[in-house]
Amino acid sequence: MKLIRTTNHLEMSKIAANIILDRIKSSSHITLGLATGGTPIQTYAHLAQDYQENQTSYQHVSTFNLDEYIGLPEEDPNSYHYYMYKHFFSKVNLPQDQTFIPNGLAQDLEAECQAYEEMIKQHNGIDLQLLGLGKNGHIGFNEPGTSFDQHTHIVSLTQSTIQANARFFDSIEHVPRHSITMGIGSIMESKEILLLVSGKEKNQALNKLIHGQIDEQFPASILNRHENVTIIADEDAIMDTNI
Ligand SMILES: O=P(O)(O)OC[C@H]1O[C@](O)(CO)[C@@H](O)[C@@H]1O
Repeated sequence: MKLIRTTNHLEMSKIAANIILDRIKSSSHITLGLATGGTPIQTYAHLAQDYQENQTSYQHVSTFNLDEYIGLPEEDPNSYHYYMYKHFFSKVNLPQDQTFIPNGLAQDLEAECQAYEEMIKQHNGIDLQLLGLGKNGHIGFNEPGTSFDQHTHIVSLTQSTIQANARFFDSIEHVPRHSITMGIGSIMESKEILLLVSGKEKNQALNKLIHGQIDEQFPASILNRHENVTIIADEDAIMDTNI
């Protein structure tokens, strides 16, 4: 894994956005895997700013989001549909029918998972996958203990993730308990992975990712087996680690 050290969150975000822009500009068609959470918000803001200044076209881009909560309608401000529209989709010329996010309100959630995975295959897989890192090592919503072979599936969120994400909701009781997520298997099939790690609370997770064993109890550890991963980490995340 390649590590890019940055002095702060803003620099991390600019570098990530520039890598994404480089891949978009150098492809005739590209499929991006997208993440939500607090970490990539500024990355999307830079992409939005670039669009305003340079009109970089997204007509040839398709996107697949990692995950969505089960039970939240698209218009709920905490749904990842809402998040993506707010931070990114409404800011660039990405055709709506080229954006894919799991439907957490599907009648048949198992069928939804299979259809999502099939759609990724029809797009020849993900070219560039953007990831954040959970404090417990989760990637997407793949919690500790998830099989490395899993593809898109339904998960019960751990208490640690529910607590971490409660900051976005009115109260912890409102955080959904389940989600649909691309699996570790789906993520590992991406051709290139960009992992963003920011903030002191990610110290231990980053240290474990770089120095720990590959272990299903720490989902992100599997990234050590992928041949094209770049970690972009800010100084707060690196501080107090042995990196
Ligand atoms: O960027 P954050 O908010 O720290 O979250 C880290 C990861 O956790 C998730 O929000 C899921 O809980 C992912 O979407 C994200 O990549």
